[in-house]
Amino acid sequence: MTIRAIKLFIDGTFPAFKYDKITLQKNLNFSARTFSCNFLVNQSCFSKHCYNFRSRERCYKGLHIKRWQSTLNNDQDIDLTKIPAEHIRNFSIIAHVDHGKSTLADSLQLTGTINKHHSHNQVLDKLTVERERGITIKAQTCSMFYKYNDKQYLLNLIDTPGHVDFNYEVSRSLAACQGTILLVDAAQGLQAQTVANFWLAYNQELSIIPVVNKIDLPAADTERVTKQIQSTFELDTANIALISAKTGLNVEKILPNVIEKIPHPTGDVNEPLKALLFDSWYDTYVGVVCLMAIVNGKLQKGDKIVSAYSGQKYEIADIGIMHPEQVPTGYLHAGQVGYVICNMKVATEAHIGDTFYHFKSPVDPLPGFEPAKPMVFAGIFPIDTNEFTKLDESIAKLTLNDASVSVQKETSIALGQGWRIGFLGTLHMDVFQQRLEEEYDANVIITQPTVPYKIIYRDGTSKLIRNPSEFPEPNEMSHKIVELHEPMSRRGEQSEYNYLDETRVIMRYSMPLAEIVTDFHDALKSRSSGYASFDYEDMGYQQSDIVKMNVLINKKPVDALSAILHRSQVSSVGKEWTKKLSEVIPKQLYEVVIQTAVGGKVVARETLVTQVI
Ligand SMILES: Nc1nc2c(ncn2[C@@H]2O[C@H](COP(=O)(O)OP(=O)(O)OP(=O)(O)O)[C@@H](O)[C@H]2O)c(=O)[nH]1
Repeated sequence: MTIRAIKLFIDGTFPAFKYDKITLQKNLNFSARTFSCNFLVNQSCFSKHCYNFRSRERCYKGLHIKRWQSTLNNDQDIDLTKIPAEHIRNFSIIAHVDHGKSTLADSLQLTGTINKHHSHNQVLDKLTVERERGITIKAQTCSMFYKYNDKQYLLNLIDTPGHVDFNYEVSRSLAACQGTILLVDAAQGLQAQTVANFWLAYNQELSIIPVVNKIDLPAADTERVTKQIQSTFELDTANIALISAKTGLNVEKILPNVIEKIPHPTGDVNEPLKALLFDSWYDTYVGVVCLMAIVNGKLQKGDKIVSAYSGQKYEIADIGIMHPEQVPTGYLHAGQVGYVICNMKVATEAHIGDTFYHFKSPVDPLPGFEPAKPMVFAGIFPIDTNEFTKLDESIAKLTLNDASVSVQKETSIALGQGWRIGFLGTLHMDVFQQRLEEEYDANVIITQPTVPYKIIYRDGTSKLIRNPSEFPEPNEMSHKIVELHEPMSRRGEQSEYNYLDETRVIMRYSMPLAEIVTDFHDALKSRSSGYASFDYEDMGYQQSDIVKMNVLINKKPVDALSAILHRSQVSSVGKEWTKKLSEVIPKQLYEVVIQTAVGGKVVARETLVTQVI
């Protein structure tokens, strides 16, 4: 791509900078406290790179445009064939949420492009929601060119998602790497996801480089945290990098470490093509963009490829590297990582972890693939039923970009027409709701989330139910059904205590997933004054005594309020719900009876007495 002009616009109107002569627009007078800046490259807007700056100074300094200018300038020189596999490193950063992955990724990207630590606006976190919530949801990758000992290296950094709901995506991103940086906050020390992510990387036999971040914080205790890393993971901490990703302190030590300690990819360019799809997103103009790691062989524009999972055939329309924007190269060779655009129309065709091979040259798929498995289901209904069509379109647009969401239409007697949507976890659900409300201006009611339960029938068949309305009626139970099972999370039957040091303990429990999707996280945080963190993993289904609890208003069940519960919880939850409803339902001119019941048996009752006028 030849760069003719890059412009930075502030609030969509003022050309503040120009590429050829970086000029500063003076006398700008803004009353707003935030500015939105758009980058225009060759007159087209890189909408993904609109920034909200909190201070005018940051716009003025032109830090971002300098960075993009320098990155884009290099594009003309890219010739991947000149970089042998020995000079490639594919690595990621793993950490507990908020320990600074994205900040470090940005910092490294600067090192790898202009060798200066100018700015730390998180360019790898692209979605607005991600930036607002400060979390990385989709893994993003970025290729950097870096000179070390007079040799040119291609360093592919894969930024992994940081929340427990996205563990599978983390594991597939790690499958595209040979090594990883294990980043730990110097004040917080090891947290649940530090440990969980370490094991994901360890089990994939990656080289793990521990790094202590946030050493600029007054509460930083690098000695204690280094000891924790050494004793818990048995990693060599003799020359551990102690950094501040935010200020840039010691960040320059990291890339040389990556080159020295992480092995280069070992794929064979002469073998048949084997490519791992580890991330994807939807682009309105070109359809689905996939990120792939080429394990063996080479992939070129015009090639025909096949998905090992679906058998679907595609033709490569564009291929290149993320630098950090898409830069076409026309090919990718074994060991390289980059973007691939083929004729994939919807995000659900891109299965994370899928293997691709050349048409008529099938290979064994790479291990570890699992189709996306939503584990938390909730009903979504428009508050105003006239908004159904608009909401339908908004949900369709949002799911275009998120293959892990499952959507089914649902009708509720109480709430009308809506959707039953499956998410990877509760954070995933919160983000989806936030995006619907903020990006699509939707007003929705979300029902109590539920996990998928399994019904085992007498004839040996089974069925997963994701909605309380599908729960069998009491008369069906004895004839047809033998057992009810619920999904469990966490490994191990009994709790495990393992002291990391005098102040920190790891506890492991096996518990029903349904417990986690309610207020587990909030309760854990509040009871531990914010100190405890948690992570979970699926451990399959287990038989359980579960029942459906109905809410009845004047003896009529309100379908949207039904819930599936363990029998032992029915009494307490039933009482709690009737009480809550009696507080929120306005008094009427007639008596209102609120009941919770299992089958024909009433569990709790509240009566709203007639309003006296
Ligand atoms: N003081 C200090 N703050 C830092 C440092 N590195 C990151 N932070 C701050 O820590 C917070 C979290 O940083 P992120 O980079 O978003 O963390 P993350 O691990 O990418 O989080 P997820 O995207 O949610 O996975 C932000 O407010 C950063 O500014 C550091 O070295 N020092």
